[in-house]
Amino acid sequence: MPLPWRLQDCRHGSFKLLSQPPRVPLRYANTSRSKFQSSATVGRPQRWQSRILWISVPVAFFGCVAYVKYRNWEEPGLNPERFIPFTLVAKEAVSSTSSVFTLSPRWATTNSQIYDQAWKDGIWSVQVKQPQLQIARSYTPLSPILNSEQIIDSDLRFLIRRDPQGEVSGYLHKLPIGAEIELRGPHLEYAIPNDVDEVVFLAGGTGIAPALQVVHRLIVLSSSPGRESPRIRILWANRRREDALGLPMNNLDKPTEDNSSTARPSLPSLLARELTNLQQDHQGKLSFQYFNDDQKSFITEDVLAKCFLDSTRQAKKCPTEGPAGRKLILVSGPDGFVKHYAGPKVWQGGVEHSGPVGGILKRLDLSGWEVWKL
Ligand SMILES: Cc1cc2nc3c(=O)[nH]c(=O)nc-3n(C[C@H](O)[C@H](O)[C@H](O)COP(=O)(O)OP(=O)(O)OC[C@H]3O[C@@H](n4cnc5c(N)ncnc54)[C@H](O)[C@@H]3O)c2cc1C
Repeated sequence: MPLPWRLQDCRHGSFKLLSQPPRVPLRYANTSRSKFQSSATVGRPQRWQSRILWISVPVAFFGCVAYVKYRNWEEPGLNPERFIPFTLVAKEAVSSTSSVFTLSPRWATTNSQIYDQAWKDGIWSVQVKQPQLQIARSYTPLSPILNSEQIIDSDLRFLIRRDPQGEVSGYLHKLPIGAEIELRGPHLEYAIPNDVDEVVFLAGGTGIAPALQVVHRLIVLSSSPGRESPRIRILWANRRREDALGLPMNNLDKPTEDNSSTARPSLPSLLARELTNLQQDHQGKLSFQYFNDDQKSFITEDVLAKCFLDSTRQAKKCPTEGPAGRKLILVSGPDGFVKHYAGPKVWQGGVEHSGPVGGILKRLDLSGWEVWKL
């Protein structure tokens, strides 16, 4: 049946309605209609279906390959150049001002190779971003807990002190579990040499974290094959006794008016138990001494002189086999702490350097010892 009207192309690109279809001889019209009907209704759908199938299979395959590649590209591990998202999975208060933060990478990337290299290289840190202010601060990963099922090797732990006015530490302490925290690193702060015989580490407050990295690198991972583990003495000073994570004090411990139950955590923190275990596992190689301002116990010049005298006696009593290795004094803590014991760090070309030895260490006879300020 003929259509009542049809569209026909006009010269100026518009269309006009026609009341009659254009005249086509019936013979051709019938022939073309019958051809069109047969291919459109019977043959063409089948051909198109098989074509779609043949096209969609390889497209889906290459799409999957591209997706996997894209995911790998999008999920790099910890990176010194750009910030990578982690999730805050645990936060344990270890004193009224400090907590141990456990961060897990948000992407399922394994960072173990990056961490392994950083642990082998020496003392390292990462930067944490405060996204609202777009500023970053450095924090020192705590050494991994060995043989622990709680800690996954891709997690990082930090001991972070909340500075009352601090922009980043204050921000971090307010974050809830599950929050995103962006990290950039690792950044090598000090390359630990392989030929170390002895380390004296003066740590102030959270400066204990790099001290534990030294223990991990030189004793737990061992310095170098065939070389005896070095002796490490850590002298750890805190403002308050409670900052020492509930650890049992050494012979410098003295009773004070501030020995209230609130000033002393009732249970030692996980970190405190780790320190105790480390000391027990490496007796004779590793020792800790704790000092607290609020108990009037300080790392005095006399304490240091005695420490170095003990070291000389010990070295004479049990000399290490083979060529003598290095003797290191590492100082880490707030600027005032570092300055008091070893003199101030210096800025050169926009970078902070250890600088010449000053402070108490300069007054002691320390020939044969290298001093590094962190
Ligand atoms: C290599 C490295 C590793 C570190 N590792 C750790 C670690 O493991 N754990 C840890 O807790 N810390 C660590 N720190 C310290 C840490 O990076 C931060 O410096 C610390 O957390 C304070 O940062 P913040 O942003 O909270 O404080 P900021 O906002 O930087 O403030 C610091 C202090 O300066 C004062 N201040 C700020 N601006 C001014 C101003 N304009 N005038 C006067 N005073 C001002 C504030 O009141 C505050 O008391 C490390 C530092 C370095 C360099």
